[in-house]
Amino acid sequence: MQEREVLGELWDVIGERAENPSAESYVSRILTHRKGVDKALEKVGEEAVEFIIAAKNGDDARTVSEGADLLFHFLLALKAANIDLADVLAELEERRRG
Ligand SMILES: N=c1c2ncn([C@@H]3O[C@H](COP(=O)(O)OP(=O)(O)OP(=O)(O)O)[C@@H](O)[C@H]3O)c2ncn1[C@@H]1O[C@H](COP(=O)(O)O)[C@@H](O)[C@H]1O
Repeated sequence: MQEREVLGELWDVIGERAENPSAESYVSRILTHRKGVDKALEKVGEEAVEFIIAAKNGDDARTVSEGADLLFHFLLALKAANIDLADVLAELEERRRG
């Protein structure tokens, strides 16, 4: 699967969980947390630190794994903050075009 498809599919699943929360869903648990958006933001912070440590240690497998955790929780934080992934991607595209 292409990178953009993976991101798009995951973003769609996060959107579905936001619309139809369920107790078994990790995404739902974060998005309906009593701390509100702060919970997703905390997770981004934690995962960013874990990613930095893995990369600094030159542990490639762990860097990939922590990178995935970071990207996933970044998407959750965007959703929790009511920001559309498309707007972030459009901003990057605008910068790329210069
Ligand atoms: N990509 C992920 C993904 N990556 C990580 N995680 C979860 O994120 C959590 C990571 O938290 P930590 O590493 O900090 O471990 P933890 O101590 O259990 O976390 P906390 O107790 O602090 O919440 C774990 O519970 C993982 O299961 C994910 N959970 C879900 N997804 C995707 O989201 C989709 C929907 O998931 P559900 O909402 O659970 O159906 C799944 O099909 C996946 O594609």
